[in-house]
Amino acid sequence: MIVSKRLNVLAIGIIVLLGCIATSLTSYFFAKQSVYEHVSEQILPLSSDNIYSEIQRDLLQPTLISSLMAHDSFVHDWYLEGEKTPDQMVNYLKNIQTKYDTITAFFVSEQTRKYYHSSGVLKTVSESDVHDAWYFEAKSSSLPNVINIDSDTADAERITVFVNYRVIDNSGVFLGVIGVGLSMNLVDSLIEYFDARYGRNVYFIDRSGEVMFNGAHQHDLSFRETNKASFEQAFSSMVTADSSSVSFNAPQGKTVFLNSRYIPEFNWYLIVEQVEDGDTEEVERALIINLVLSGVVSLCILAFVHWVTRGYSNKLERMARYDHLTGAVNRQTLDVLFQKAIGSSNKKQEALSLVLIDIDHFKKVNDNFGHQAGDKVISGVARIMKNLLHKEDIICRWGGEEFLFILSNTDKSKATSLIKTLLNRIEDTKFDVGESTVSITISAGLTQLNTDESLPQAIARADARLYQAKKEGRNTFRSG
Ligand SMILES: Nc1nc2c(ncn2[C@@H]2O[C@H](COP(=O)(O)OP(=O)(O)OP(=O)(O)O)[C@@H](O)[C@H]2O)c(=O)[nH]1
Repeated sequence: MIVSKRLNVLAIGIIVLLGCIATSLTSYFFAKQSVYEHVSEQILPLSSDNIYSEIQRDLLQPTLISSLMAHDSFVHDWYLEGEKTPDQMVNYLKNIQTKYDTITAFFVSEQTRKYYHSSGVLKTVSESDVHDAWYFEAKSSSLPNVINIDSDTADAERITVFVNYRVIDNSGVFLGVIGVGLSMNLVDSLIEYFDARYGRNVYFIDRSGEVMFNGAHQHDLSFRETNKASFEQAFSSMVTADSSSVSFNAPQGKTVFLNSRYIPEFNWYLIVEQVEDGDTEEVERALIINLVLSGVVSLCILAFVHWVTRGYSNKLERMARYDHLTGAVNRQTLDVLFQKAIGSSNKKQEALSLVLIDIDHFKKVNDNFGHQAGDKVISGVARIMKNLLHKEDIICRWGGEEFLFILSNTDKSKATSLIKTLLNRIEDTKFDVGESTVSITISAGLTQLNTDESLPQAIARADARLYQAKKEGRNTFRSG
């Protein structure tokens, strides 16, 4: 009984604990998911937007300068006069470079194919030289200008963004390509900033997926190298759109988030990459706190359930053992208590007496004063009995208005004097039954138990004596 009660409490505890763990884990996964969504749908695209708008801002001024140069009458006149004074063009380019603080200024003439630069005439461009492909691309372009990112002809180490502006005369004849070059410094400082501040890698890849620019300091992209296959697979899904976000699981339990944005001016993809390692630290901390709280809450619930069930089961046990009206034990319990009492009296070799008591003419009390008044009298009688008997003695409510005593360490003479006292007390008591009082008497039959005698045998003898007492006038007792 106790074991199954404990098992029930334990089962409730386990169910509550499992419920709490399930709730904690669910909220953990949702929180983690929302962190991931936040990274891939907001943070990375925002970084990408910042960099792209920086690129556009950076390109605006050089494009304007190149446009001015392409429409400058000096350039047109100088060209039409047959490029007689190369120094004039070199000086013009030098002035532009100084005035606008660009890193290069150039003009390539269509008629001579000469490459004029602020530092002099560098070379003659040729269709067969791959390094000069940009010129022919600009020449055949339908747009006024083409942006090209390349190493500088004047400084091969330096990555430069060239604004190649087509020079067209008034009658629409193509005269050559003019423009300025700018460094990727600002974009580079953004790449540095995102790396230092957020640990994000920012780099550019071309349409084939090859890394074209990853900052002046050539950021460490070894993680990309070691997970090449995954990156390539991610890239293949990214190039289908101008802008997209993907993520994949890399070894060591890391998640890689990638955002790509096509930069039409460069014909490159800008990639913002973040490897998750610690992003969800707070979520994980929250999970641990949740789990600890779940454990504490489960323990509290366990203790509460245990306390409540113990209270109820004690109450139920009491109800099963004791008579509600009088507080005396009931018939079912008597048997067990009797076995204990007789075992103890045999062991100690002490006398044990049994008394049967019945209230005289009790029916009249009910008839005259009502059933509730009868109840009050019965409980009043029981109270008097309890006050008179010892703690070790057993009082059992044997029937409606019948009681049975088992008096430990009590022989017939001691029992006789006790019953006499009881008879007198009952007779002298006026039981309060609301507006009036009731006086009653009781009759009793008592017997001393023989060793190894059964309860029914002893009861039968006491009952016979009670019957005799009733028959012989009531308010008395008989023993035998
Ligand atoms: N109020 C109340 N009455 C009870 C209860 N149990 C039994 N009785 C009543 O007690 C009365 C017992 O009546 P009887 O057995 O005829 O005997 P009596 O009137 O006491 O007369 P004698 O025993 O012959 O002296 C019956 O009327 C029962 O209804 C109880 O719990 N409460």
